[in-house]
Amino acid sequence: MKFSFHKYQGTGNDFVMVDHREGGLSHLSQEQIALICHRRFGIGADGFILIEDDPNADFKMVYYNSDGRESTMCGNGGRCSVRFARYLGIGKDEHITFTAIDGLHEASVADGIVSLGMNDVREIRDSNGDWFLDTGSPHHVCFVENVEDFPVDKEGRRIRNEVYGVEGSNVNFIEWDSETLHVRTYERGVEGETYSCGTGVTASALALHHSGVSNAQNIQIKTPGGNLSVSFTFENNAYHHVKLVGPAQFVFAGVWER
Ligand SMILES: N[C@H](CCC[C@H](N)C(=O)O)C(=O)O
Repeated sequence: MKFSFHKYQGTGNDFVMVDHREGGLSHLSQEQIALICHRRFGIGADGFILIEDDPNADFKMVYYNSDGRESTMCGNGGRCSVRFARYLGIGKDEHITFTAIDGLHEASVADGIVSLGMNDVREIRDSNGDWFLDTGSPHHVCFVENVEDFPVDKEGRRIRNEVYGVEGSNVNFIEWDSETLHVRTYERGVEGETYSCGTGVTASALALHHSGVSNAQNIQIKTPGGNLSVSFTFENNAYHHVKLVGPAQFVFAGVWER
């Protein structure tokens, strides 16, 4: 198997991306994708993304976690896909659309910063005293103190398995300092902490508002991989016009041959 790939990262959440408009890789097995994402024996990434043609949008994004399984919406992967699609000459900087597993997304890009429209969120429920919501992927959100010193891997894995079982959930640990929301995320399907998680910081920002800790509707977010912002409007007891905004950058290109 031989194909060209481009590596992108969005606030440290990194992806192997392939222009799959001509097809040819639909037969990839879970083991093959996991090997491509392996940090030592492969290219190394949190996820693998295929860019395909779509009759209803500028392109389609197919997302796989680094465990090799196709998964739900990836916010940072969506932001990186927009940068890669523009490199390929797809869409326009001021407006580009793609379909993902959770439906149609609109985006724009300026100076390397991608603004990505996320789906409405109509339900945030209590989960073991924390919050649970789906922003295109399932997210558990837990307020903690001193998030920088928090045992994210250990506690994230425990909650992911004990509360959510085989299906699992991503688990976010957050701390609000009255100006910035600090977020660290244990990611399902990576089965470890990633430098940032787009659907995770989106879930964290909405949970911050839902909890009443802050009534801001444009939240500045700090993750180990960099800074993002999430804005939204809260109307009729639901979150609308949800936007995930942050940098997404090309890292390197290469050829995979096995
Ligand atoms: N690991 C997530 C999908 C990727 C989410 C994350 N990389 C993002 O930026 O949203 C899941 O299986 O639910």
